[in-house]
Formats: sequence, C-alpha cells, structure tokens
Amino acid sequence: MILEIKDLNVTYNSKSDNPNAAVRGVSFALEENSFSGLIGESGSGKSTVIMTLLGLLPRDSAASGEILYKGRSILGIPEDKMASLRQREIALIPQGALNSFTPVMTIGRHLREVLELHLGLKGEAAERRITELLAEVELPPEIAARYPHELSGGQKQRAAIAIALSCEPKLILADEPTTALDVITQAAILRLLERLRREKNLTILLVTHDLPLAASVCGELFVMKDGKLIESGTPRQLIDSPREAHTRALIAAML
Ligand SMILES: Nc1ncnc2c1ncn2[C@@H]1O[C@H](COP(=O)(O)OP(=O)(O)OP(=O)(O)O)[C@@H](O)[C@H]1O
Repeated sequence: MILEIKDLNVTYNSKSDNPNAAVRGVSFALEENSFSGLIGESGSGKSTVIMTLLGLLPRDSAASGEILYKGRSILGIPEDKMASLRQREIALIPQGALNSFTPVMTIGRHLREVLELHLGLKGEAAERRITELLAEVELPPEIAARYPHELSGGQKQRAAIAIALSCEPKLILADEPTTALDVITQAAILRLLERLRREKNLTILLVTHDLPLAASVCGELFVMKDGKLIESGTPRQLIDSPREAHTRALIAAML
C-alpha cells in the first residue's frame, strides 16, 4: 500500500462553539499504481480528506487518526517535512485548476517558476524539461508561449497536469479534474491520466461527485456521505450490488 488512512477524523473550527466534524472515522488504503476514486456529493468531506493528506488544513481545525504514506506516519508532521513531501511525492491537481492560472503569465513561465522554485532548474535545463512535460500531457511545445486565455479548457487542464507532474510525484490527488469540461474532453483527460499512471507508475486518487465518470476509469471506488465512508468496492461491485441507498442514488445518475 502506498497510502493508508486509518480512522481519520477532521473537525473544522475545533475550538469554537460550533465545530464542524467534516470527516468521521474514515479508513481506506491505496495500492501502489492503482487508480481509485473518492466519490460523494458536495460537502461529503472529500476535499477535507485530501487537504488533510497534504497537511493543508486551516489552523483552527483538528485531525486525529493515522495517515501512512509508504508506511511512514505523515499526519501532523512538521510543515517543512510536509512541504517537501508535497513537492516530491504527493501532487495535487486542484479543484478549479482551469481558473488557477495567473492571466498575465504564459504557461511556460508558470512551469519555469515551479521548476526553479522546487527543483532549482533554470535556463536550458528548464526549457528542455518544459518541452518534455508538455509532451507528456500531449501538448505541443508552442503552448509554452501562450497565455491561459489562449488555451481551451482541455488544454488548460493538461497544463495543470503538467504542473502536477513537474516534480515527478508518486501519488496524484486529482480534485474534480474534469468538471466544467465537455464529455469528450473529460474522457480524453481521464485517458491521459490513465496512460500517465501506467507509464510513470503513478498512483492516482480521483476525487469527484460523478460516480459514472469515476467508474469508467477507476479500479476501486470509495463512497463518502456526511463525512463517513459508507461503501467501497470495484465499480462492478458497486453497480451490481450497492449496499447503501445513497450509492444506489449516485448510480441512478448512470441510467
Ligand atoms: N475551511 C473550512 N472551514 C470550515 N468548514 C469547512 C472548510 N472547508 C470545508 N468545510 C466544511 O466541511 C464539510 C466538508 O466539505 P468538503 O469541502 O470536504 O466536501 P467535498 O465533498 O469536497 O465537497 P465539494 O465536492 O463541494 O468540494 C462541509 O460541511 C464544508 O462546509
């Protein structure tokens, strides 16, 4: 297992009069090189799980339980250690990546800044790596000279994936990476992630409210509701014999 989450509890505003227990007793594990889906409606706690994994919870929140990355406990480790893990091991494709580019910076400059900041790459070496990264996400090298508004939604999402890949992570957390894209582009982005998983030996956790979408690419699905993990299994198991009414409702969207 590359990642094991055991009995995770996360509470926002933990010291206030109205704490919000956003994640309650969640346990699941990811096998190395797997493509899994964390599914649930809006507010079910999916983003909270991944923000906890990345050590990016707000200060006034409290988390308990255990998170093991490659067997090492990472919940609550010091920020400098977590920051290096975020750069080198676990990468996030953030929700709303399509809008996360600075409008006045070309895609090449975005990539250049990330490569210099995290890897100390500059000049020719950085330019070579940018061309390589763009090719990995099936974008032509000319894209580097373009501004975000000069890219289609699908191209922007590919550029966001290139940024996530820049430090050669092992685990990718993809938070709603295809929302706001048309279905054909959605499918192309998922195919790209799947190819990258195979070729680069990545582990991918797809976070989405869209069970049919996740079922089309994931080997295993974890279904959350109201902060709890209510069901897990292969897409076939969940579709053929869902145990929970909520899972059935999510599946109904497929028909
Ligand atoms: N920074 C925060 N401070 C306080 N409460 C928060 C914060 N972020 C999320 N919450 C609350 O935690 C609960 C879970 O939210 P979360 O964003 O994890 O759900 P989600 O399943 O990822 O939803 P979505 O698909 O809409 O992103 C919700 O009740 C939400 O209002």
